[in-house]
Amino acid sequence: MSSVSPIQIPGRLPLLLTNEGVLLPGSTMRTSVDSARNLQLVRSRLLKGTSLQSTILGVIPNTPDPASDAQDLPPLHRIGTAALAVQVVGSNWPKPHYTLLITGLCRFQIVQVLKEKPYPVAEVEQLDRLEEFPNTCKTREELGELSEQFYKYAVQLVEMLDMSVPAVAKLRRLLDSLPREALPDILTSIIRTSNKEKLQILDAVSLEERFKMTIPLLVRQIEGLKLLQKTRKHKQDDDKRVIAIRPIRRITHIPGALEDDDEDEDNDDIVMLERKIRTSSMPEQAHKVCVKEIKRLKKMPQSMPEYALTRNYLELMVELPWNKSTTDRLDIRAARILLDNDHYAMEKLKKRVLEYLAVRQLKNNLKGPILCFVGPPGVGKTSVGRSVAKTLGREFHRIALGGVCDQSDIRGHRRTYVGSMPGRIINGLKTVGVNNPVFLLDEVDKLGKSLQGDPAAALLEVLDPEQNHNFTDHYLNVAFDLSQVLFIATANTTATIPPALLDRMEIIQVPGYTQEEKIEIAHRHLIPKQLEQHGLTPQQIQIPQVTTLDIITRYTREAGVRSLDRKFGAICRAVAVKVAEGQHKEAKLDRSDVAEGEGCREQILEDAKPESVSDTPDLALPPEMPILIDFHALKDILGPPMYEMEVIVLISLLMASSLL
Ligand SMILES: Nc1ncnc2c1ncn2[C@@H]1O[C@H](COP(=O)(O)OP(=O)(O)OP(=O)(O)O)[C@@H](O)[C@H]1O
Repeated sequence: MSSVSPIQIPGRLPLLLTNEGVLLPGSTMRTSVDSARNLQLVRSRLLKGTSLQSTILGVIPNTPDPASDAQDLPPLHRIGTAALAVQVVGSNWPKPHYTLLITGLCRFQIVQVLKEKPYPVAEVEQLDRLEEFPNTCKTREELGELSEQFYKYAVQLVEMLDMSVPAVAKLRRLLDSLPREALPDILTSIIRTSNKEKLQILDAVSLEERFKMTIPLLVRQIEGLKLLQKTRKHKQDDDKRVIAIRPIRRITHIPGALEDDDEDEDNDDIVMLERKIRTSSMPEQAHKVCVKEIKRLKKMPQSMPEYALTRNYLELMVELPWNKSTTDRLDIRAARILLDNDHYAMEKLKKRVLEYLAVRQLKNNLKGPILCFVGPPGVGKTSVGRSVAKTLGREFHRIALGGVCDQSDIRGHRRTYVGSMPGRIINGLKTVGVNNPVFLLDEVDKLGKSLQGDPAAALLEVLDPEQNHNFTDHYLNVAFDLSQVLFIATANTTATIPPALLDRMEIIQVPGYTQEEKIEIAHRHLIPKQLEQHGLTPQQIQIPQVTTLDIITRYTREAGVRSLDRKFGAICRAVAVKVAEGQHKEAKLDRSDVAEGEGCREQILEDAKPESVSDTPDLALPPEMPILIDFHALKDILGPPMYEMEVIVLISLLMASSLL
């Protein structure tokens, strides 16, 4: 006999009418409250009442409550669940609405409705016993075989689930500790059942009937799970087969054939990534981080946003050239020839660069100052940097610093940051794929400053030979050795370079060019380069030195040669059009030749007149080669001279002022 008396629910209960789900004893459910009667109940019993008794409600399922409390109470479902309101959340705006968290205690049946307004209250009869300390042995005896059968199915079902999930393990323990008569209600609310089935279980007041009704539901769920596991196993077998035959399929890939599942590919990629980490020559510290991250990645569901982040991180880590470098070609004589071939004049600059390279040749691992070329735009600072890389046989990478005002541009964002990326230094290393490139830090004088930190301060660490072997990008979070990188900086002026940065660099001034130097540069470098870029040959275009001088004096006003270079580009484009049209006309003439004979062609050639570059009558003959760019052609292509006009305006202004 049980030594404890059963717990009684109050004889009168306020009724909460629900229509959404069915609350069974022993289970918990959330229900929304928006009808007038239910709102009243919540306000006066739950929000005002403070006793435990006031939080006990009678939940009547399957009963739609009319929108207005003026309407009659609908017919009530006979059996309900006495419930404890555990939580009330909600607001009064824009209209009153609450959500209740309720836990089912036991069944009751309505004896009679005592009042209907403002919310219904009924006299109820408790149907289930609620014992404080259930005596499971006694219950087992009473229920006999039916309960035993139910228990076995319940255990079978739970053991088919993933026991590593804490909630499943807890449920398994509960099966042994809970009174048997509570199990049908609890399991019905856990397994996949319809509201109608739940309602039938609620209405099954006799325990025997309840067990009988729940067993088929358990069996149905077990069969469903078995089927699911079977299909999963098939799929896994298929997956294994796909992985096994994948190398063959890759070789015999048929265009248009179905691609493998994304998921399979991802798993494959992770295996590859792991292999790359194992075989990569990264330092021990970086290797440790990668091993830790890949372990995390394997446990992560692919749908997690962190999955993609970790994968990108690991891909960058294996791609970085931790130990990969090019061998330097340090031949000073060859370097001198190459620099001379690429650049005219700039004697001082070339001399200093050669000295620098010579010292490097004698003493490897030179921890010398960073060279910084300072001069007006277009004097060839960037292009000398490129030549230095070429002479050394190193990779070249330009990092444009103009306008950079965030220090994470240099040092990267921490990985916790949304959209985090490595900085430009690490990105550059990934691009070139070696750890000893020439990095040209272009326009260091145009670095900005902002609330996001001072990029110049970050550059100090990069450029300091004492520190940069341990450069830590925020994104990588492990040190990368930058001591093999050759940094060269360029600037237009030293005035705006932060003093600490300036202190780490050796300034080499690159002055502007004289007219004579510009003419030489144009004819030795700029014109041949432009001809090549436009597919022209010296047999097709001729630019005399006087024309170059005209362009320099009348069309450009600069210390460097960038504008001059652009003007040659414009001339080459115009000539390219003429040449292409000429080829077309020649082809036409050849055809008319065949039709009308030699005599006719001679006649046409006799009539031919010399033409200017701009004038293109359709019937005209192909232009004479090479096309000469004289002053008139220049005017046709580039328009009237810009600076001559300015001078005229200036003179006329001066004259006007002297007259006044
Ligand atoms: N001495 C030279 N010999 C041959 N080519 C030159 C010389 N000086 C400049 N150039 C050419 O002029 C063009 C512009 O040069 P570059 O881009 O290196 O100028 P820059 O000084 O770096 O300009 P900025 O300060 O605007 O970056 C390039 O095509 C370069 O080859």
